[in-house]
Amino acid sequence: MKTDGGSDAAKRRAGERAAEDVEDGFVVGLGTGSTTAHAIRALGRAVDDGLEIRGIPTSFQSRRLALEVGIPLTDLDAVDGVDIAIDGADQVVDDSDTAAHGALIKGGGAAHAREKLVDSAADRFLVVADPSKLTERLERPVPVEVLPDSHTLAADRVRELGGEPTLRDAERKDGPVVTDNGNLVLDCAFGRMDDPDRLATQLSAIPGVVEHGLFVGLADVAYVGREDGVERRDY
Ligand SMILES: O=C[C@H](O)[C@H](O)[C@H](O)COP(=O)(O)O
Repeated sequence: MKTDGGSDAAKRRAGERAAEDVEDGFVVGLGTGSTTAHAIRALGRAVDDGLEIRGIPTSFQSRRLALEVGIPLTDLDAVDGVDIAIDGADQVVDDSDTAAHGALIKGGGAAHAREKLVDSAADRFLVVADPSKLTERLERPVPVEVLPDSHTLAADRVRELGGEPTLRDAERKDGPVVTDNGNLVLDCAFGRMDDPDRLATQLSAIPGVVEHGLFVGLADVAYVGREDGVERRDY
């Protein structure tokens, strides 16, 4: 369920711009995905140059990359707070006439449960994206992480809410994707979402749902990489 499109140059500009907001002494939430990976690499270079930070990874993948580039790591239990989080998105509402402006769909890489923990703990949550992620209304399927035992029941409840759930299949493994937390993912198509906040509340209320990929009212800033620069949105 990864999004494609969006040039790597645009992703790199967004990621590197967000990394510039990280200051000495910061605890930094390290999101997951191809756009955030550019921010993590930029932070690794800054650490090489003397920047002192501690990172909190949001997935196996971001932890591995952070270790590779030399960012010292910690976890949520070991810090008083998170100064800043940098994370990507699969869709970003870009319409200041709607209350959903800045709402996100995340979880294309099935990392949204830990991402929501870390991103919501941060004083500032910076979204990094390329223009292909911007949309007037969210409409991609919403990733919903569920306990394995609950996936049939949870799928029924999603249908009652008007969604069409699909158990996410693994690639190069028979059977479903298993998240870093040992759970399964239902990709739930609701079509165009005019009220993602309401849907977020309804999905959270389903027994067995660990976390869903609707991030409403969490982002503070989006850096959108273009071919020739970076646009900033403040929410
Ligand atoms: O689970 C994955 C995350 O939510 C990613 O941040 C999201 O899928 C965006 O990834 P990318 O920057 O690779 O498009």
